[in-house]
Amino acid sequence: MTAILKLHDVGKTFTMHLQGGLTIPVVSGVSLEVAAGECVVLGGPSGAGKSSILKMIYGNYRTDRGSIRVVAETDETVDIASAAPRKVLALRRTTIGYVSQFLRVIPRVPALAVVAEAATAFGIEPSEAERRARHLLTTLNVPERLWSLPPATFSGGEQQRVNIARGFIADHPILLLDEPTASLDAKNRAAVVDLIETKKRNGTAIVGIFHDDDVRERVASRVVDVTAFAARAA
Ligand SMILES: Nc1ncnc2c1ncn2[C@@H]1O[C@H](COP(=O)(O)OP(=O)(O)OP(=O)(O)O)[C@@H](O)[C@H]1O
Repeated sequence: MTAILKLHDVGKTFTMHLQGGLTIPVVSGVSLEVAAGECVVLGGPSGAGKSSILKMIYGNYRTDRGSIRVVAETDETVDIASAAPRKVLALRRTTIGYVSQFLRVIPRVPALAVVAEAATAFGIEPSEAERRARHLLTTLNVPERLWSLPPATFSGGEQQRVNIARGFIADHPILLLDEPTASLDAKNRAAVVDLIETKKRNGTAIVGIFHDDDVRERVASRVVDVTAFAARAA
């Protein structure tokens, strides 16, 4: 299988400008490949650098060294580590989806529209986007009485399920999952596992962080231990 995401010799050090330029080396020499239909799970203890790697792939954190090559929808290969911000934004629209741990709540927008908007932004017709949003909210057990309300007052778990529906509604070839099941009960964790399995069957390349051992075992094609890439202070 051809990799659609390829990290080569990636390194990251944070520089704390307000702390006299203190440097915090996080990872170095990160090399990994993810093919269509694979779910690569990043493992390792808290602080090892798992989220930082995901954020570099999404272009949220600047990469200090190495390359992060993505085969875009147009079949061109883009190196996120060196791409212009405009290019990174285009890739997020067409190629890379991201589910963070928390929903960024938009005031006054109802849950159904919050979810459907992620599909229309991807280019899906509004009627199909609404159909998918209804289906996902049902699958994730978000009660229909909540769909017309803005998620600001929802419980943590309800907000997270709206967030997951938003992240899974489009058909990005690459999906990044940062602890999507952290605040969910067993029934909803199982629903998310099913959604991940469907994405894998449809050929999505997934990189995820899961603290729940059971979820990790069920979805992982491979686990990559991030401690192998621990960076040392210079
Ligand atoms: N924006 C930032 N500025 C400074 N340091 C940061 C920043 N983001 C992360 N770090 C540091 O980088 C290290 C790795 O953090 P990261 O969140 O990537 O770890 P993690 O393996 O995902 O941890 P956890 O499992 O607890 O979420 C930590 O020491 C953290 O303090």
